[in-house]
Amino acid sequence: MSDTQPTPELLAIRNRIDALDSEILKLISERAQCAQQVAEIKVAEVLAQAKETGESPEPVFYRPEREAQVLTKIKERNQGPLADDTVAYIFREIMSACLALERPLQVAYLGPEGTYTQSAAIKHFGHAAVCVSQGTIDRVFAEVESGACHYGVVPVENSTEGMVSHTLDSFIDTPLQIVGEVEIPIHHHLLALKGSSVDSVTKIIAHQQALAQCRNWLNHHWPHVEWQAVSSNGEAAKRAAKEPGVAAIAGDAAAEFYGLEKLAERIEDNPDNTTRFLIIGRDEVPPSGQDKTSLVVSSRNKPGALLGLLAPFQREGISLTRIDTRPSKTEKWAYVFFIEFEGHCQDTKVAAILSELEEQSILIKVLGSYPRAVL
Ligand SMILES: O=C(O)C(=O)C[C@]1(C(=O)O)C=C[C@@H](O)C=C1
Repeated sequence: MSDTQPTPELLAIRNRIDALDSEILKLISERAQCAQQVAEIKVAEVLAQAKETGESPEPVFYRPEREAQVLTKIKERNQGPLADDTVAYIFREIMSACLALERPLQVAYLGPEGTYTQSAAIKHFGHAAVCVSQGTIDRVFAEVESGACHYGVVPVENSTEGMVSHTLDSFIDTPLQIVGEVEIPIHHHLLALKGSSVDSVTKIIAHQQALAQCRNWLNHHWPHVEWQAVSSNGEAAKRAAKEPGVAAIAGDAAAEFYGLEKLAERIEDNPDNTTRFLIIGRDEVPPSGQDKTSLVVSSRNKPGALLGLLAPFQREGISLTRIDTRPSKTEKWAYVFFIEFEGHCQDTKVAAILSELEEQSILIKVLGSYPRAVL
C-alpha cells in the first residue's frame, strides 16, 4: 500500500462524496418519515372503516403494486452510470427498510436456510423482511393461511425441469392469492466440508430437481458415486457440513451459510437455468399497470374443450405466458389447466374473458392478479 498523502484532486472528490452522502442520508430519512406518515393514514382508514361497518380488518402495509411502480419508475429514470437493475436493488432495500418502520414483515419460505427460495424471498422483499424457514411447501401455505406469517414464497417452475407440481396442486384448495413473482438465476455448485478433496466424495445429495438439472454433468463426472434425493438443497448443504464424504449440490447462499468448500462451480447443464417463485398472501392486489393473472380452470371432457378455453384470449388479444396441465384430483382421466396471462382481472378485457370461461368450465378459480417481476 502506498503511504503517500492523497492528492488535492482526490481529496476534493472525497469531500464531494462526503457531502453527497450526507444529502442522500437526509433524503432517505425524509423518505422514511413519509413512509411512517403513510402507515398512520393506513391505520386511520381502517379505524374509520371499523366505525362505519363494525368490522376491523388489519391495515395492509405492504403494497406490491406500489412497490412495482416505484421500482419501474426508478429503472426508467436511471441515466447511468449504474445499471438499471443495480439502482433498482438499492431502492428495493430502501423501500424494504421504510416498510419495516411501518410494520416488519414475516415471510415464510421453503427452507432450510440457504435454499434458493430464501434468496428469492430476500430479492423480492429486501433484507428488512424477517424470513421464516419452513420444512415443506404445505407448511409455507399453512403459515400464511393461519396468519402466523404475512406472506410466503414457494418455487413454481424451473426453466430446465418444468413446473413444481406440488406448488400447483396446493393452489387448487387454498384461499390464498398470488401477490407477486420473482425469478432467480440458478447456479449449482458441488459443495463439501472445508478442506475436502474431490477423491473423498462417496455420495452426492441434492433436491431431486437439482439432481435433474445437473444430470449430464453428474453422468460425465460422477457415474460411479451414489446420488440421493433429499428434501431441499439447503438440507443437502446442512448434511454435507456434518458428514465427511457427502457432497451437496446447492447454491452460493448455502455454501456461505454452511461454510462449505466449492469442489466444482456452475455445474448445471443449462447455463440459463432459472427458477420462478410465487409470493402468496391473503389480500388481493390492485392493478399496477403491468400485471399478470394466474387461474386454474377445468372444462367438460369433450372434443375441442381446450381450444374453447383458449379462444377468448386470442379474440381479446391477450398474451398467454404459460399453460400447464395437471390431473384432476376428483375424476379419473380429467385434467385441470393452469393458465397465466398478461393483464389484471379488473381490466375490462380480462373480466370479459373470465365471465366467458365461467360459462364453459366446471371449475374456474382466479389464483391472483399481481405485478410482473421488476427485478
Ligand atoms: O406507498 C405506500 O403504501 C407505502 O407504504 C410506502 C412504501 C415505500 O416505501 O415507497 C413502503 C411500503 C409499501 O409496500 C409500498 C411503498
